[in-house]
Amino acid sequence: MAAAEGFDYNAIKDSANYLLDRTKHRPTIGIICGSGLGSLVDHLTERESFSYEDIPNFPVSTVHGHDGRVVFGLLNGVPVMCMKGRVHRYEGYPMWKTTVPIRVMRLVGVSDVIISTATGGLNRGYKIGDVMIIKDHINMPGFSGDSPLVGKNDERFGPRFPGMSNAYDKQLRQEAKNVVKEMGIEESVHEGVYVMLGGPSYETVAELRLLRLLGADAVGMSTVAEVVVARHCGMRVFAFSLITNKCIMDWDTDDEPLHTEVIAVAEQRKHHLQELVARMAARMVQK
Ligand SMILES: O=P(O)(O)O[C@H]1O[C@H](CO)[C@@H](O)[C@H]1O
Ligand SMILES: Nc1nc2[nH]cnc2c(=O)[nH]1
Repeated sequence: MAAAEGFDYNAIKDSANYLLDRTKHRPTIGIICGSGLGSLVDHLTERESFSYEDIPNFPVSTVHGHDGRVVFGLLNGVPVMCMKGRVHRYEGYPMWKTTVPIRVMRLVGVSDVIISTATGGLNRGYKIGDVMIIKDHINMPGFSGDSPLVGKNDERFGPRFPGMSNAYDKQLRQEAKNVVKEMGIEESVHEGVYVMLGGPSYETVAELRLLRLLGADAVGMSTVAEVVVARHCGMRVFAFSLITNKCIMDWDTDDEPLHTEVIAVAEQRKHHLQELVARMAARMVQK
Protein backbone atom coordinates (compact mmCIF):
# COMPACT_ATOMS: atom_id res chain seq x y z
CA MET A 1 0.00 0.00 0.00
CA ALA A 2 1.08 3.56 -0.64
CA ALA A 3 1.68 4.41 3.02
CA ALA A 4 4.37 1.74 3.30
CA GLU A 5 6.11 3.10 0.21
CA GLY A 6 6.39 6.50 1.86
CA PHE A 7 8.42 5.19 4.69
CA ASP A 8 10.91 3.42 2.54
CA TYR A 9 14.10 3.81 4.53
CA ASN A 10 16.34 4.11 1.51
CA ALA A 11 14.24 6.87 -0.07
CA ILE A 12 14.46 8.90 3.15
CA LYS A 13 18.19 8.15 3.34
CA ASP A 14 18.61 9.49 -0.21
CA SER A 15 16.96 12.78 0.81
CA ALA A 16 19.16 13.02 3.91
CA ASN A 17 22.31 12.21 1.95
CA TYR A 18 21.47 14.84 -0.67
CA LEU A 19 21.52 17.43 2.12
CA LEU A 20 24.49 16.00 4.05
CA ASP A 21 26.57 16.02 0.85
CA ARG A 22 25.83 19.73 0.34
CA THR A 23 25.95 21.29 3.80
CA LYS A 24 28.84 21.62 6.21
CA HIS A 25 26.41 21.79 9.17
CA ARG A 26 25.66 18.81 11.40
CA PRO A 27 22.71 20.01 13.50
CA THR A 28 20.98 18.13 16.31
CA ILE A 29 18.16 20.70 16.54
CA GLY A 30 15.39 20.84 13.93
CA ILE A 31 12.86 23.66 13.55
CA ILE A 32 9.56 23.59 11.65
CA CYS A 33 8.13 26.98 10.77
CA GLY A 34 4.36 27.35 10.84
CA SER A 35 2.19 29.55 8.60
CA GLY A 36 3.81 32.96 8.27
CA LEU A 37 6.54 31.93 10.71
CA GLY A 38 9.37 31.43 8.21
CA SER A 39 11.01 34.51 9.69
CA LEU A 40 11.84 32.39 12.74
CA VAL A 41 14.96 31.46 10.83
CA ASP A 42 15.77 34.84 9.28
CA HIS A 43 18.67 35.43 11.64
CA LEU A 44 20.67 32.32 10.91
CA THR A 45 24.32 32.87 10.10
CA GLU A 46 26.37 30.71 7.73
CA ARG A 47 23.11 29.84 5.98
CA GLU A 48 22.84 27.10 3.41
CA SER A 49 19.44 26.76 1.82
CA PHE A 50 17.82 24.11 -0.42
CA SER A 51 14.54 24.22 -2.29
CA TYR A 52 12.16 21.33 -1.47
CA GLU A 53 11.81 20.85 -5.22
CA ASP A 54 15.47 19.90 -5.56
CA ILE A 55 15.61 17.36 -2.72
CA PRO A 56 14.89 13.78 -3.84
CA ASN A 57 11.57 12.34 -2.60
CA PHE A 58 10.69 15.54 -0.77
CA PRO A 59 7.13 16.97 -0.67
CA VAL A 60 6.71 20.52 -2.01
CA SER A 61 4.82 23.28 -0.14
CA THR A 62 1.93 24.86 -2.01
CA VAL A 63 0.47 27.18 0.66
CA HIS A 64 1.00 30.94 1.03
CA GLY A 65 3.22 31.58 4.06
CA HIS A 66 5.29 28.39 3.55
CA ASP A 67 8.38 29.07 1.43
CA GLY A 68 9.46 25.49 0.85
CA ARG A 69 13.13 25.63 1.73
CA VAL A 70 15.34 23.62 4.04
CA VAL A 71 17.68 26.09 5.70
CA PHE A 72 20.78 25.08 7.65
CA GLY A 73 22.73 27.59 9.70
CA LEU A 74 23.70 28.83 13.12
CA LEU A 75 21.07 30.29 15.44
CA ASN A 76 23.07 32.34 17.95
CA GLY A 77 25.88 29.86 17.33
CA VAL A 78 23.69 26.73 17.60
CA PRO A 79 23.60 24.58 14.43
CA VAL A 80 20.00 24.07 13.28
CA MET A 81 18.13 22.51 10.38
CA CYS A 82 14.94 24.39 9.54
CA MET A 83 11.91 23.59 7.45
CA LYS A 84 10.90 27.00 6.15
CA GLY A 85 7.41 25.82 5.38
CA ARG A 86 5.59 22.54 5.88
CA VAL A 87 3.18 20.50 3.83
CA HIS A 88 -0.33 19.58 4.95
CA ARG A 89 -2.78 16.75 4.39
CA TYR A 90 -5.21 19.14 2.68
CA GLU A 91 -2.65 19.90 -0.06
CA GLY A 92 -3.39 16.41 -1.30
CA TYR A 93 -0.47 14.59 0.28
CA PRO A 94 -1.09 11.35 2.16
CA MET A 95 -0.34 11.75 5.86
CA TRP A 96 2.99 9.85 5.67
CA LYS A 97 4.24 12.24 3.01
CA THR A 98 3.50 15.31 5.14
CA THR A 99 5.95 13.93 7.70
CA VAL A 100 8.79 12.95 5.38
CA PRO A 101 10.75 16.07 6.48
CA ILE A 102 10.76 14.80 10.09
CA ARG A 103 12.30 11.50 9.06
CA VAL A 104 14.81 13.25 6.85
CA MET A 105 15.78 15.41 9.82
CA ARG A 106 16.27 12.26 11.89
CA LEU A 107 18.61 10.72 9.32
CA VAL A 108 20.52 14.00 9.04
CA GLY A 109 21.21 13.63 12.78
CA VAL A 110 18.53 15.78 14.41
CA SER A 111 17.49 14.52 17.86
CA ASP A 112 15.32 17.41 19.11
CA VAL A 113 12.66 19.27 17.20
CA ILE A 114 10.95 22.63 17.74
CA ILE A 115 7.58 22.76 15.99
CA SER A 116 5.60 25.95 15.47
CA THR A 117 2.10 26.40 14.13
CA ALA A 118 -0.63 28.98 13.62
CA THR A 119 -3.94 28.17 15.31
CA GLY A 120 -7.39 29.39 16.14
CA GLY A 121 -7.95 29.98 19.86
CA LEU A 122 -10.77 27.87 21.33
CA ASN A 123 -9.96 28.72 24.94
CA ARG A 124 -11.87 31.91 25.74
CA GLY A 125 -8.97 33.11 27.92
CA TYR A 126 -6.63 33.28 24.89
CA LYS A 127 -6.15 36.45 22.89
CA ILE A 128 -4.94 36.96 19.34
CA GLY A 129 -1.14 37.06 19.41
CA ASP A 130 -0.86 34.82 22.49
CA VAL A 131 1.37 31.76 22.45
CA MET A 132 0.31 28.29 23.58
CA ILE A 133 2.99 25.84 24.64
CA ILE A 134 1.51 22.55 23.47
CA LYS A 135 1.22 20.03 26.31
CA ASP A 136 -0.86 17.44 24.48
CA HIS A 137 -2.86 16.88 21.33
CA ILE A 138 -6.03 15.33 19.97
CA ASN A 139 -5.29 13.48 16.75
CA MET A 140 -8.68 13.83 15.08
CA PRO A 141 -7.63 12.30 11.71
CA GLY A 142 -6.00 9.48 13.67
CA PHE A 143 -9.41 8.54 15.10
CA SER A 144 -10.40 7.39 11.62
CA GLY A 145 -7.11 5.64 10.91
CA ASP A 146 -5.48 8.46 8.94
CA SER A 147 -2.13 8.22 10.72
CA PRO A 148 1.34 8.85 9.24
CA LEU A 149 2.36 5.49 10.72
CA VAL A 150 -0.21 3.44 8.78
CA GLY A 151 1.44 0.75 6.68
CA LYS A 152 4.42 -1.51 7.17
CA ASN A 153 6.54 -0.49 10.13
CA ASP A 154 10.30 -0.15 9.73
CA GLU A 155 12.01 -0.81 13.08
CA ARG A 156 14.99 1.28 11.98
CA PHE A 157 12.73 4.28 12.53
CA GLY A 158 10.83 3.05 15.57
CA PRO A 159 8.39 0.54 17.09
CA ARG A 160 5.06 -0.60 15.66
CA PHE A 161 3.11 0.82 18.61
CA PRO A 162 4.78 3.98 19.93
CA GLY A 163 3.44 5.54 23.13
CA MET A 164 2.16 9.12 22.99
CA SER A 165 1.41 9.91 26.64
CA ASN A 166 4.64 11.94 26.93
CA ALA A 167 4.75 13.29 23.40
CA TYR A 168 5.51 16.87 24.47
CA ASP A 169 8.63 16.67 26.59
CA LYS A 170 7.93 17.81 30.18
CA GLN A 171 11.42 19.14 30.79
CA LEU A 172 11.32 21.22 27.60
CA ARG A 173 7.93 22.62 28.53
CA GLN A 174 9.35 23.67 31.88
CA GLU A 175 12.37 25.24 30.13
CA ALA A 176 9.96 27.13 27.88
CA LYS A 177 8.10 28.49 30.89
CA ASN A 178 11.41 29.66 32.36
CA VAL A 179 12.32 31.28 29.04
CA VAL A 180 9.04 33.19 28.71
CA LYS A 181 9.48 34.44 32.28
CA GLU A 182 12.99 35.68 31.44
CA MET A 183 11.52 37.40 28.39
CA GLY A 184 8.77 38.99 30.51
CA ILE A 185 5.97 37.70 28.28
CA GLU A 186 4.38 35.15 30.62
CA GLU A 187 1.01 36.96 30.60
CA SER A 188 0.55 36.17 26.92
CA VAL A 189 1.77 32.56 27.11
CA HIS A 190 -0.38 29.57 28.06
CA GLU A 191 -0.05 25.81 28.07
CA GLY A 192 -2.78 23.81 26.37
CA VAL A 193 -4.10 21.12 24.08
CA TYR A 194 -3.86 21.31 20.26
CA VAL A 195 -6.43 19.56 18.10
CA MET A 196 -5.66 18.72 14.49
CA LEU A 197 -8.39 18.69 11.86
CA GLY A 198 -7.81 17.92 8.19
CA GLY A 199 -8.93 21.27 6.79
CA PRO A 200 -8.70 23.18 4.52
CA SER A 201 -12.11 24.60 5.43
CA TYR A 202 -12.14 26.36 8.75
CA GLU A 203 -14.57 25.00 11.32
CA THR A 204 -18.28 25.51 11.73
CA VAL A 205 -19.58 26.95 14.99
CA ALA A 206 -20.97 23.56 16.03
CA GLU A 207 -17.62 21.86 15.33
CA LEU A 208 -15.76 24.45 17.38
CA ARG A 209 -18.14 24.01 20.30
CA LEU A 210 -17.59 20.26 20.13
CA LEU A 211 -13.80 20.64 20.05
CA ARG A 212 -13.92 22.85 23.13
CA LEU A 213 -16.07 20.29 24.94
CA LEU A 214 -13.45 17.66 24.08
CA GLY A 215 -10.82 19.68 25.94
CA ALA A 216 -8.95 21.38 23.09
CA ASP A 217 -7.57 24.90 23.58
CA ALA A 218 -6.41 25.63 20.02
CA VAL A 219 -7.19 24.19 16.59
CA GLY A 220 -5.05 23.78 13.49
CA MET A 221 -4.44 21.61 10.43
CA SER A 222 -0.89 20.37 11.04
CA THR A 223 1.67 19.53 13.77
CA VAL A 224 0.12 16.34 15.19
CA ALA A 225 1.32 14.01 12.42
CA GLU A 226 4.80 15.54 12.67
CA VAL A 227 4.85 14.98 16.42
CA VAL A 228 3.67 11.38 16.08
CA VAL A 229 6.49 10.65 13.62
CA ALA A 230 9.09 12.55 15.64
CA ARG A 231 8.18 10.54 18.74
CA HIS A 232 8.11 7.31 16.74
CA CYS A 233 11.73 7.89 15.80
CA GLY A 234 12.73 8.90 19.33
CA MET A 235 13.07 12.66 18.99
CA ARG A 236 12.35 15.09 21.81
CA VAL A 237 9.58 17.53 20.91
CA PHE A 238 8.95 21.11 21.93
CA ALA A 239 5.92 22.59 20.14
CA PHE A 240 4.07 25.86 20.42
CA SER A 241 1.24 27.53 18.61
CA LEU A 242 0.56 31.17 17.91
CA ILE A 243 -3.09 32.15 18.37
CA THR A 244 -3.77 33.96 15.11
CA ASN A 245 -7.55 34.23 15.38
CA LYS A 246 -10.30 33.64 17.89
CA CYS A 247 -12.58 30.74 17.06
CA ILE A 248 -16.11 31.91 16.42
CA MET A 249 -18.30 30.11 18.93
CA ASP A 250 -21.69 31.74 18.46
CA TRP A 251 -24.02 31.68 15.52
CA ASP A 252 -24.89 35.36 15.68
CA THR A 253 -21.90 36.61 13.64
CA ASP A 254 -20.82 37.43 10.10
CA ASP A 255 -17.10 36.97 10.89
CA GLU A 256 -14.94 34.34 9.20
CA PRO A 257 -11.28 33.44 9.79
CA LEU A 258 -8.94 34.52 6.99
CA HIS A 259 -5.56 33.04 6.10
CA THR A 260 -4.28 36.55 5.29
CA GLU A 261 -4.99 37.51 8.91
CA VAL A 262 -3.24 34.38 10.14
CA ILE A 263 -0.12 35.48 8.23
CA ALA A 264 -0.45 39.10 9.42
CA VAL A 265 -0.60 38.10 13.10
CA ALA A 266 2.43 35.85 12.63
CA GLU A 267 4.30 38.80 11.12
CA GLN A 268 3.38 41.04 14.07
CA ARG A 269 4.57 38.50 16.65
CA LYS A 270 7.70 37.34 14.88
CA HIS A 271 10.23 39.07 17.16
CA HIS A 272 9.01 37.39 20.35
CA LEU A 273 8.75 34.05 18.60
CA GLN A 274 12.23 34.32 17.09
CA GLU A 275 13.58 34.99 20.55
CA LEU A 276 11.64 32.10 22.11
CA VAL A 277 12.96 29.70 19.49
CA ALA A 278 16.56 30.92 19.77
CA ARG A 279 16.55 30.65 23.56
CA MET A 280 14.99 27.19 23.47
CA ALA A 281 17.50 25.96 20.87
CA ALA A 282 20.37 27.18 23.07
CA ARG A 283 18.99 25.22 26.03
CA MET A 284 18.10 22.11 24.06
CA VAL A 285 21.55 21.74 22.54
CA GLN A 286 23.08 21.48 26.00
CA LYS A 287 21.17 18.29 26.88
O1 LIG B 1 -0.29 24.81 11.01
P1 LIG B 1 0.28 25.85 10.11
O2 LIG B 1 1.03 25.29 8.97
O3 LIG B 1 1.08 26.86 10.91
O4 LIG B 1 -0.95 26.65 9.45
C1 LIG B 1 -2.24 26.84 9.97
O5 LIG B 1 -2.77 27.94 9.26
C2 LIG B 1 -3.40 27.48 8.03
C3 LIG B 1 -4.79 28.04 7.98
O6 LIG B 1 -4.79 29.44 8.05
C4 LIG B 1 -3.44 25.96 8.15
O7 LIG B 1 -2.43 25.38 7.36
C5 LIG B 1 -3.20 25.72 9.61
O8 LIG B 1 -2.67 24.45 9.90
N1 LIG C 1 -8.32 24.61 11.72
C1 LIG C 1 -7.89 25.84 11.92
N2 LIG C 1 -6.62 26.13 11.60
C2 LIG C 1 -6.20 27.38 11.83
N3 LIG C 1 -5.00 27.94 11.63
C3 LIG C 1 -5.05 29.22 12.02
N4 LIG C 1 -6.28 29.51 12.47
C4 LIG C 1 -7.00 28.37 12.37
C5 LIG C 1 -8.36 28.03 12.69
O1 LIG C 1 -9.15 28.85 13.17
N5 LIG C 1 -8.74 26.75 12.45
